[in-house]
Amino acid sequence: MKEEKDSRWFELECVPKDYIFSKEDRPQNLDSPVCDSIPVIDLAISKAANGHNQPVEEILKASQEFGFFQVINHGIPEKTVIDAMSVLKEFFDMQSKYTTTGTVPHKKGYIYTSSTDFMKDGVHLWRENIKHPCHPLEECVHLWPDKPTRYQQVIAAYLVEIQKLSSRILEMICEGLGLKQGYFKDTSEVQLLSSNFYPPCPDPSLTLGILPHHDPSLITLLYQGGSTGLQVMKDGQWINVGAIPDAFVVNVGNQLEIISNRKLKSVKHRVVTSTHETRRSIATFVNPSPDCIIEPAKILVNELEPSLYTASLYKEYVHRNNAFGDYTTAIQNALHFDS
Ligand SMILES: O=C(O)CCC(=O)C(=O)O
Ligand SMILES: [Fe+2]
Repeated sequence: MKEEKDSRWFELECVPKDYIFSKEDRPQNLDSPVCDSIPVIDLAISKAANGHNQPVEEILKASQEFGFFQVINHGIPEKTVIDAMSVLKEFFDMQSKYTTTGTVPHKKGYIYTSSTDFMKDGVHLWRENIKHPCHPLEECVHLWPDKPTRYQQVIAAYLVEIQKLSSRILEMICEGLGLKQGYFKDTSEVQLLSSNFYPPCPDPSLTLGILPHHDPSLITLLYQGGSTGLQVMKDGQWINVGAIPDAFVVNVGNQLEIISNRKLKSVKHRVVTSTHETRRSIATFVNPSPDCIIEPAKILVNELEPSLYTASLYKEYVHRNNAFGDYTTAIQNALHFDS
């Protein structure tokens, strides 16, 4: 049968066989409402009566209990975020329409993967993704997509704001853990952007948008534009992360779990699909530079609480754990492909 030229891979009435996960890996209980108890923290709240910055305690508590929280009144201008979401939407629309899967060359400076490019144990995820390094910004920006034409300018402006917000959050975490100011400066320099497009799916009980995973970052800042689908493991159950249009979702990555000597938790999460909703997200991984030594902070280690991890260079950690999947080496080498 001749394939319709303009139809996209997800415009289907049934889920194709190679998108169907095995019974054990499929999302369970999608129909039963799973409560969202992930804390929502207002960053505009001023000093509490005891002189301690109120959000510091909330951020610490959320990072200990859930490894996840959402922030509102975060100070990032709405327009910066809306522009970034819309330019990424245009980017994904262009890919779906005009490229054939599997033939997109790995451009210098970014990796686009359509749903058919990625396979885990023979099964595709219900998503498309673009990833690119963002540090140093001036050196990376020209290697990002140049279509849409405003992509580079809009995403650079977004990342400048994300950098400020992540520094602010890390300073609060620093204070909360009792570390000296600026402790995370060296471990939070390298940003990696990863944006996802999850189209509606005819049967979400069979598919996944992202497999359960931990983030290999220090922290991750995620904008999900008020859409649902992100789930976090809590006490052996998947719970939904609520849809709050103007919030950023923040999660503790593996490196912060190590530095905090597991006082803060890097928690497993995944994305499920929906029959009616399109999910778009922008994750920014805030990462150490490759030669940073990652180990528990000295002041958090004592006789009662011995070090739970041995020191390791971040790049060694990344290689050992194949932290960015098939693209681990490329991402570590800042995506300098020869072709
Ligand atoms: O798209 C999402 O919301 C999830 C992204 C995520 O977990 C990741 O990129 O590590
Ligand atoms: Fe993640």
